[in-house]
Amino acid sequence: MQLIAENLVLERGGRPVVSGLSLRLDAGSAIVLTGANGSGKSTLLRALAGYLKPTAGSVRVVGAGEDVEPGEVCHFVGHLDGIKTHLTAAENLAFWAIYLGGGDNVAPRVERALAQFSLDALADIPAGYLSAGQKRRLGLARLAVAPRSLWLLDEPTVSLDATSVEVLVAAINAHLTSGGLAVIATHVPMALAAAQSIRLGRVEAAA
Ligand SMILES: Nc1ncnc2c1ncn2[C@@H]1O[C@H](COP(=O)(O)OP(=O)(O)OP(=O)(O)O)[C@@H](O)[C@H]1O
Repeated sequence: MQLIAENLVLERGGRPVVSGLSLRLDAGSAIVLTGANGSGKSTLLRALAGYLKPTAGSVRVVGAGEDVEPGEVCHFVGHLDGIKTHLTAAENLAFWAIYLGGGDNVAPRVERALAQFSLDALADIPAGYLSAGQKRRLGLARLAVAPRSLWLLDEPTVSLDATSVEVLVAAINAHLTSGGLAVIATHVPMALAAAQSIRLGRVEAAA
């Protein structure tokens, strides 16, 4: 599968944020997005997921089947982690497992994700009681409950301790090794196996 964006122009609140950006991502590789606060990293990720309509240009996936949209093959893990605070960690993962990957073998998928992100001991605690880093791990654990080719991760290391960053990097590298794709916005260096880098800059509005 490939992710291809061509001549993207993205606006927020009527102002240009990304102007004329093109990228191509092949199976087994990643793009790391860097740039100052407000340079458009989250905006670009949202456009790649299909959550934000480009003012101009296009985003498409190739090789995933006819008429498949990026949103159908991606995991998007952003700042708003989508955690339901009244559900336990395990119940949150069970919801994502079904919503993102269908209803087969939900319990083992949830168990595997809990184990991978060291959440086993927290499985039955309402997610609202989890610490910031534990919530972030729970948000990231959705990557493990349903196989999806394209991971779009917005500052995924925020609130994580060093061990958890290592777990995340290992998960991303394993995903790439198995032919997955990832686009990751980050302010900190990550030891990724196969990554190109795109630095976003400020776009000046036309006078
Ligand atoms: N809904 C919105 N309405 C108006 N402006 C917005 C909206 N969302 C984002 N912006 C603006 O778009 C610009 C890009 O924001 P974006 O969140 O993509 O930046 P970023 O590079 O991800 O920043 P950070 O590193 O701080 O997370 C910012 O100037 C921001 O204020």
